[in-house]
Amino acid sequence: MSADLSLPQGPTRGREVVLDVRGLVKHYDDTPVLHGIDVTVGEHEVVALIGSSGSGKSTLLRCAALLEPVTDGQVLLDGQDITDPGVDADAVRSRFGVVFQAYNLFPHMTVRQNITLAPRVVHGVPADQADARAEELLARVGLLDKADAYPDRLSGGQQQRAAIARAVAVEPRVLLLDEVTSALDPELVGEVLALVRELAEGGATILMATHEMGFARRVADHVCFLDGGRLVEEGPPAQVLGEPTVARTQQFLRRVVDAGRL
Ligand SMILES: Nc1ncnc2c1ncn2[C@@H]1O[C@H](COP(=O)(O)OP(=O)(O)OP(=O)(O)O)[C@@H](O)[C@H]1O
Repeated sequence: MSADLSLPQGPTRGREVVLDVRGLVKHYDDTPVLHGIDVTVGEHEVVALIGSSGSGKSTLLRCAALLEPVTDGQVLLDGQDITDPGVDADAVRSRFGVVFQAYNLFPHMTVRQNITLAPRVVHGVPADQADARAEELLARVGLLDKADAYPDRLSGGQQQRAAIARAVAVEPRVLLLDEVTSALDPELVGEVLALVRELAEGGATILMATHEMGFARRVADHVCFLDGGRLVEEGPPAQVLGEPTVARTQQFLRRVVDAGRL
C-alpha cells in the first residue's frame, strides 16, 4: 500500500485551530449526555476521544458534524460558528468526512459509485474527474481490484477501508472517525488502523473516538478522556495514558490494562 495519502495542507505556522468545540451541551429529551465539553483540533492534528461505553464520544462527534442538534454551546469550523441557526447545515456537513463503527457503504452501489457519489452530487466534480480520484484513492487503500464490486463482496476490513476512502474523497477539512475498528474481527483491525495512521502521517486533521488505546498512544497528538459526558482529563498521550492524574482516568486505564488493551 502506498504511503502517500496526503490531504491538501495549509499553513504550518503555529497551531491553527480547525475545529473548536466550546461548552458543548447535549440533551436527549431531558437527559443530559454531554455537560459542557471543550475540545480543539489543530490543523494536521489527531485528537483521540477515549472513555467507557456511553461516555459520550459518539455524541460529541455527531454534534460536531451537525448530525445531531446541539443543546447549548458552540462548534467553530475554521472560526465560523457552525451551530449558528443561520448557517447552511448541508454545506457545513459536506466539509466533514465521517466514518462510523459499522461500515455504512450504500449496499446497492459499487465501491466506485460509493466513492464518487458525494464529490459528484454534493461538490459538483465532473464524473470523469471523480472517477479518476476514486481510482487513485482505491489504489492507495489497496482496493483498486474491488472498484466495481458491491460492498457485500468485501471483507469487513475492506469495507471499512472503502468507507475511509469515501470520506477522504470529498477532501474534508476534518475527518471524524467513530470507532472505525470496533465492528471488525480482530485480524482485520490492523489493516484499518494502518490506513488511519497513513492518513495522519499524510497531514489529515482527525478527531477520532477509539477503544484502541495502543493506537491512540502511537498516533494521537492529544488524548481526551470522557466520563459520563464530561471531559475529565486531557493532554499528550504519554501523559493521559501513561501517567494519568485523575482517579477516574486511572481506574479506566487499569480496566483497559486488565483487559489486555494497552
Ligand atoms: N439517539 C439517542 N437517544 C437517546 N439517548 C442516546 C442517543 N444516542 C446516545 N444516547 C445516550 O447518550 C449517552 C452517550 O452515548 P454515546 O453513544 O455518545 O457514547 P459512546 O462513548 O460513544 O459509547 P460507545 O463507546 O459504546 O460507542 C449514552 O447514555 C447513550 O445511551
